[in-house]
Amino acid sequence: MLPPFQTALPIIRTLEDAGFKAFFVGGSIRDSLLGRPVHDVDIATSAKPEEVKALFKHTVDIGIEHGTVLVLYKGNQYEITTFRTESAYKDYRRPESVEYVDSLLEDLKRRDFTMNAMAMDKNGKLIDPFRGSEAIRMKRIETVGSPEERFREDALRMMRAARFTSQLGFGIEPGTKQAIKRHAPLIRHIAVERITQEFIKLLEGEHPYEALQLLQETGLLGFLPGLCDREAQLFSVLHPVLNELSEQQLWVYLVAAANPEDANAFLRKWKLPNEKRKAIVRTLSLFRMRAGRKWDPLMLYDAGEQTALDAEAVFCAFRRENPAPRISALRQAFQKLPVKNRSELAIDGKKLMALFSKKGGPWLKEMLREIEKALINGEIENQYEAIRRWVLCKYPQEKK
Ligand SMILES: Nc1ccn([C@@H]2O[C@H](COP(=O)(O)OP(=O)(O)OP(=O)(O)O)[C@@H](O)[C@H]2O)c(=O)n1
Ligand SMILES: [Mg+2]
Repeated sequence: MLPPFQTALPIIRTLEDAGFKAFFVGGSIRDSLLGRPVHDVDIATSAKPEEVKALFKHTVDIGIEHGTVLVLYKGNQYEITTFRTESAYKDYRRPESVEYVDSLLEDLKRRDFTMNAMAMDKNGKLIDPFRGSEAIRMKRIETVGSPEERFREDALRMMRAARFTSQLGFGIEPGTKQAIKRHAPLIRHIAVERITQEFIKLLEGEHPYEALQLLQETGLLGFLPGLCDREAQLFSVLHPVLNELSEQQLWVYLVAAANPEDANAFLRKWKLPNEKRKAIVRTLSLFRMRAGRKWDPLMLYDAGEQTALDAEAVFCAFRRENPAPRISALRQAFQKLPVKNRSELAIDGKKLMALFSKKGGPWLKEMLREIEKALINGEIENQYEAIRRWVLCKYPQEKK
């Protein structure tokens, strides 16, 4: 048994000693079989939330209406969820309240995919009634029982299927894929924040191209925020080089591919944090500039290294080119710049004001910009004296 489970064993024991059943469940079992790092170790139990709370000193009600209590134990957090079914589901999303059951099997039955419907007891014995471990061996995403039922219970599971495709590099079982095709419109019932959360995980995964292709083929892509009428355009540009892009670069790529009238409005529909949205829009505008012409030193300087590299990676993706050679060339070009940003200038606003005995104002901004340009173009060296002589010569009229 892996250390994260061992650390949590006393919780299982406490529940069992009180006469309840308790098992490790969910993603941690899947990830341990896959040899992937195990994060949250979740526990399922026959104890009701109130009974769980009575047994542990430090608990937090994080989802008591779904039967989940968070237990804080030895510096870790564990979600402990009462065995439940999903029979009360309506509106294609997780219900307000749930129906508790007494058996682990009933609980596993209502879970999304067979690889996520396994449990492990305190002795490390795997309980795998739906052959999740075989699905893992076959690298296959398949629902537990009827895919229709599973997706009607919670339409977000369709996005989860795509997210796991990207994270795990698994294929999707044909019946499950067909069901996503039929049920894709149900995703509209799901809160955007939850969709975005899955989508970000998808973009961060190792196989975003395969996952985006799945979204495209099933039509789910067309129901995602802002993409309703643009799906067809995206189709023509998806390519395996997308697997080389970072999450941030993929956002830029997607916005460029969807080509909405207003990139900000498009990204707002996804409810992305403002900072993230701004960074994407900035890189997008660089990408568009780059699509029109080659990098020149000033453009590179103005972009900053990371934004330039991001824009270049997206540029390569649109050309269906491996980005590595262009990226390394661009890195070198950036290293060759005599200054990398304004803070490296051998002169600053204060010194210029002293030199010209003038208060700050638009003139200062313009002058700094001209100095930057002259430095980047190699007209002057980045030394105070050289710059001083240059500005005095260029702006004699500014001197009082
Ligand atoms: N829409 C959902 C969400 C979750 N689950 C079940 O609840 C478990 C825990 O959910 P969650 O932590 O959200 O996902 P994980 O599968 O654990 O993936 P991750 O590694 O990202 O946490 C899942 O394994 C699955 O059994 C489900 O059936 N349907
Ligand atoms: Mg989890």
